[in-house]
Amino acid sequence: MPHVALVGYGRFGRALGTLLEAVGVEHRALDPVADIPEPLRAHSMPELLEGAELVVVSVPVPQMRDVLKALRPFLTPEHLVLDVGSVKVKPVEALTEVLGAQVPWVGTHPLFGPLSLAMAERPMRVVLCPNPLHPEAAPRARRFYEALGCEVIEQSPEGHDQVMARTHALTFFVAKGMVDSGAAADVPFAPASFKALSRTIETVRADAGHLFNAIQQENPFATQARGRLLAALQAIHRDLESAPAMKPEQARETAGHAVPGLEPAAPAPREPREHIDELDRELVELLARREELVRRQRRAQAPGNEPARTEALLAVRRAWAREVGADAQEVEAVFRAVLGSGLR
Ligand SMILES: O=C(O)C(=O)C[C@]1(C(=O)O)C=C[C@@H](O)C=C1
Repeated sequence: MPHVALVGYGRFGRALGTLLEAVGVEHRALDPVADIPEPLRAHSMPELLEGAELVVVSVPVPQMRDVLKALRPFLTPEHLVLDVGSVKVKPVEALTEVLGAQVPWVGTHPLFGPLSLAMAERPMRVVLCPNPLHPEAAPRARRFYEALGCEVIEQSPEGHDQVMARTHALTFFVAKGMVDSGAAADVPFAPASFKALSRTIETVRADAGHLFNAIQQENPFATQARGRLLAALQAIHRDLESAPAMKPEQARETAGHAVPGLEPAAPAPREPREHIDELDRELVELLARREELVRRQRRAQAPGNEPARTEALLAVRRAWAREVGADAQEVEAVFRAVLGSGLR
């Protein structure tokens, strides 16, 4: 595996460093402000780039052009430069302008971040935008990401940003609207439908602001996507305001009909068997994530008193089982099997 130079050691740079370490890829990092552990720290650009094959630029999107300009004098045609920004049109413009045909580069967007990496969420997907100036760069970047365990999707920068405008930008927009309007603050309970949004709300709250700004301001398609969403929300709001209140007998007649302004798209109810399959699939995915987290824990900490630790762990799981009304002995047996298998 190539030696990797990380330019920028913020939230994403640090998380990528952990991933590189997990697969044994040698790396070094340079960042004027972040705290970098001494063995990984480079003190200058020449030191950072010495022996590096891959240069990963992990800085806020608005700083990309200036950082590339500062790096440019030290780069050679043997390097491969990747950016990891959440948008692609503007970073690719900066890469074209500053590195051009002289230094190989490719725009990439890992669709995961520190939160999902810390939880060992899978799959890890990366969008890669091949460019005609360096046709050999995309296959090299693909090999790098695949060696880290990522699935790679190829897209044009415009295609990427259009999809992100309708997904990433709108999700963050709605979540921030809920935070700023106080809608999501300190609620004592919430329905299942809200839980899907709550993770994004947490990401928006934890964000230093530059991720939100990059997703919204640096994506040329985001303004239009937000405008469309706002217009649709206003139309739904107007319909709801102007619809006459229903009498109980009308409510029965219209049950299953469209709510004003909404498409009737209720999914057909599914058989319990299908739900069981889905749950089992999730269990398998959770076991894979558990295995990965245990591996990380082992690397970080030498094994202590294993039998005592196992008994304490099982006692906690039995208590959890009782809390949710499951059979504590059955649950213990499952965990004994997990702990006794290779999945631990
Ligand atoms: O998982 C995380 O920690 C993230 O920061 C998540 C997240 C996202 O919004 O899903 C944030 C920005 C990246 O471009 C991709 C992933």
